[in-house]
Amino acid sequence: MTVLIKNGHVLDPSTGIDGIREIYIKDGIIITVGSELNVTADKVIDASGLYVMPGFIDLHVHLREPGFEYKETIKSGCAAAARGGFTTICPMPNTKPAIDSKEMIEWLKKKEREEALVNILPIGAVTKGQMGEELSEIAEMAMAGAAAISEDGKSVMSTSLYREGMIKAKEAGIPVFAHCEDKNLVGNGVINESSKARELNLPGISNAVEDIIAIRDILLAKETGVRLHLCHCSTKDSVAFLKWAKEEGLPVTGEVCPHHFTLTDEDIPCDDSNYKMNPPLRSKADVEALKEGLKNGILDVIATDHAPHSKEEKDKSFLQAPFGIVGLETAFALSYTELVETGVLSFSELVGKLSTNPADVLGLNRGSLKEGWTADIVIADTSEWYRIDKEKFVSFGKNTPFHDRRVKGRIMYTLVDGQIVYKAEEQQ
Ligand SMILES: NC(=O)N[C@@H](CC(=O)O)C(=O)O
Ligand SMILES: [Zn+2]
Ligand SMILES: [Zn+2]
Repeated sequence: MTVLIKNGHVLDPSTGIDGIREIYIKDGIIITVGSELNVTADKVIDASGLYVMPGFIDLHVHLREPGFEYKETIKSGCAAAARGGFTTICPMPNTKPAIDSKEMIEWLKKKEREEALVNILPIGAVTKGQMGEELSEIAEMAMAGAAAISEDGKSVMSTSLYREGMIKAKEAGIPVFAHCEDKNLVGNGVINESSKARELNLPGISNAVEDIIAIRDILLAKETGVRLHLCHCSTKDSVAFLKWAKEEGLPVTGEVCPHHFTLTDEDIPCDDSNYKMNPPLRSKADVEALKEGLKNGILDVIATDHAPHSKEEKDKSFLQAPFGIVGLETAFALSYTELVETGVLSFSELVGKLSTNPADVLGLNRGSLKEGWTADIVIADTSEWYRIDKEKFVSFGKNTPFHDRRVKGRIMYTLVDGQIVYKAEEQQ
C-alpha cells in the first residue's frame, strides 16, 4: 500500500522543513519527503493550500473505559482523537477499576489492537485503586507497556509514599505525570478563588492548592532523579517553579491545556458547569504567565485533559457537576487561534508543543516526519474562520465552554501508520 501526499506545506520542527513538499509513504512508513518525486501511489492526497504536520500526541486524556462507558468508550475517544488530529493518546488511569496492574495495562493494549483508531499509550496509577495507600505494580506495568505513572484526578498526599513511587518509576525507566492539588487545602472549592467565586457565591480554589504540590513534586524529582511531567499547569507560580527546575537542570517538563490559556475566570458567564474543570480557569495574570511560559519554552507541551461527562451530569450546577471538559476536537483550533494568530508562537513552535515535544517526554520514535519513521500525519486547513459546533463532536462528551466560538484551524485528514483514520466531511 502506497500513499502520496502532494502540494502540501510541510511543517515539521524536528527536521526544520517549512515549505511545499511531497511525502511518499509505503506500508505505513515515510519513505521520502521531497520535491517532484515522480512516483505513482495507490492513494494520492492533494494537500493544496493545507499544512502537513507530524500527528499530534496527547499526553493527557480520559477514555472512561472500563467503568464509565456512558461518558466515553475507547472507540469513541479514539474517534474524537482522530477528528482532532491526534495520532497517539495517553489515557489516564482513573477508570473503574483503575488501571493499576499489569493485567489492566495488558487489557488496554489488547483493546488498542482490537478497536482503537489511534495509538494508545496507557498510563498506570501510582497507587492501588488510586487510594493513596499502597503502591501499584509499577515495574510490572512498565514491562507491560505503561508509558508513565500518574494519580491524575488527585495527588498522592503521602509525600513518603509518592517518593517511593518515584524511585520505582525511575528504576522502571518511566516518568511520573503529576496532577498537583493539595487535598487538605482545596476543601470543597469548585472555581478559582477570586471575585468571580464571590459573585457566583461558590467556594474557591486558591493558586496555592496547585503550587504547594507542584513545588513538592519538583523537589522530590530533584532527590529521586525521576523524570517528572507536570499536568495541566494553570498558575503563574507553577510556571515559575518549572523555570527554576529547568535552570537546576532537572528532568522536569510541563503541560498546559488550551482552556487554561484561552479563558480566564472572568469569562465564566453564570453558573454553567461547562466552565468547571480541575484545575479551574484562573486569573488574567495566570493566563499571561502561561502564554509567556509557552513562548519561552518553560511549558513544553499542550495536552487536552479531555474529560468527557454525560449531559445529565453537566446539566447540574457548578457545585454538583463533576470537574472536566472535552478537548480532543477543539485543541488544535483553540491553540492555533489563541497562540499563532496572535503571534505568541510561530506555527512551527505550536506543532512542536503538539507533537515533537510530547514525543520527547516519553522518548517515542514519533512526532516527526523523518524518512524511515512511522507515517502518523495530520493535515490541516488554517485559512478560514468557522464556529465550533459541539453537535459535530464524535466524542460522547459535549461538555465544552467553546460551543459557537469563532476559531481558525480545521483538521482535514489524520493518518495513523499511513492509513487515513479521519477525513473532514468537506473532502468526502
Ligand atoms: N480535569 C478534570 O477536571 N477532570 C478529570 C480529572 C483530572 O484531570 O484531574 C476527569 O477525570 O474528569
Ligand atoms: Zn488532573
Ligand atoms: Zn486529567
